[in-house]
Amino acid sequence: MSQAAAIDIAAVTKVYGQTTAVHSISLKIPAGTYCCLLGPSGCGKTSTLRMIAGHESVTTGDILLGNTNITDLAPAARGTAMMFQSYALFPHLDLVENVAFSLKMKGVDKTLRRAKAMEMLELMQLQAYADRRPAQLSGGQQQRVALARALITDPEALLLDEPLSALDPFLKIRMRAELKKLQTSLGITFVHVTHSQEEAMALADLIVIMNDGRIEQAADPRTVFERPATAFVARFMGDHNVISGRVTAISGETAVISVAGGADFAATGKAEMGSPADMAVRTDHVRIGESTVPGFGFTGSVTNVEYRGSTIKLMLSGAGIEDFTAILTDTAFYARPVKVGEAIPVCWDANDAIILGKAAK
Ligand SMILES: Nc1ncnc2c1ncn2[C@@H]1O[C@H](COP(=O)(O)OP(=O)(O)OP(=O)(O)O)[C@@H](O)[C@H]1O
Repeated sequence: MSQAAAIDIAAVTKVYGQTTAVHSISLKIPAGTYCCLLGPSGCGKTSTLRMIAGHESVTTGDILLGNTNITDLAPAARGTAMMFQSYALFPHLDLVENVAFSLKMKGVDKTLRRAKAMEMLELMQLQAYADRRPAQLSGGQQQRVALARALITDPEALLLDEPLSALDPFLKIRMRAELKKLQTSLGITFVHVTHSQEEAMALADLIVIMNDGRIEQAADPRTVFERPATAFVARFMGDHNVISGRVTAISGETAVISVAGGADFAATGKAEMGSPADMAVRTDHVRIGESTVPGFGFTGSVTNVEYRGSTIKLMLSGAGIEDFTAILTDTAFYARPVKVGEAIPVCWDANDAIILGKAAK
């Protein structure tokens, strides 16, 4: 097996005709990291992955794998391997031949390449299916063949383009756990493209959130969840209320953000007097029914109540905020049930209100 290698993306831009898909991004992925590139459709995550793989040229900038500049190397010469969303298996070849394919292309002797393919099929617990064709396998098994085929070249980094998207919801969760186990046991660097926040949170050591060809935040899942860097990240991850206003006072690390036609709220972080600013309040840290401290709550009108089993989602409006979400435990909600149309105080602790940074442009 190969050693893991770090990936260094240095000021990489990708232009297709009139479209700049990736705007001078820089990112260091340490060796042995499970990295997820996360973002909405069209944000540039697949282009970034394909540039690392060598399936797409880099317009400007450099990509390093370990100490080697791989920017202009052919895909097979890079030390990376790619697993495609559709698995791209050959329907007319059996599993051994599918898995051994890249070794055949490299001119590896038949006995040796079949032995190596069997070893990879064993790693994926598919040895019993060695002489089947892809169509005779389930979706999860096909995915494991695709993984075996990518790993047979002993890559230093495995690149996965939406590897779970073809699977049904149950299989998706099972294969997710298998991917994580595989990465941990191989110890190589994984870069996995996904548009699912949940998938990225479950798998990644490093989540890279992209928007419009730029990186909004690159951090571990807990930091992304607790300290979203920008309003885009807070909204995209979906666990925060984003309140927009203007900075009207600053005292030390705390600023007052005044919502147009609404209330004043206090939040911690970097602020510039007089400028527009966004702040975030975690939806699951909001409390209801307690008297509010000015700056850390408001009286809102309940616009929707959604039962979710262990939690209840309340939507409220008030103090110049249109859509404010409170996720309450069922215990907290049923201790004081509320109905649509009711006006109730909502509040949060001072350390749950953070000022969000501006997106890089
Ligand atoms: N071959 C191409 N030619 C022209 N434009 C392209 C090409 N590939 C991608 N783009 C454009 O580049 C931008 C980024 O695309 P990319 O596929 O990298 O995004 P993505 O985040 O992976 O999206 P998705 O989740 O939908 O796959 C988009 O605006 C897309 O339309």
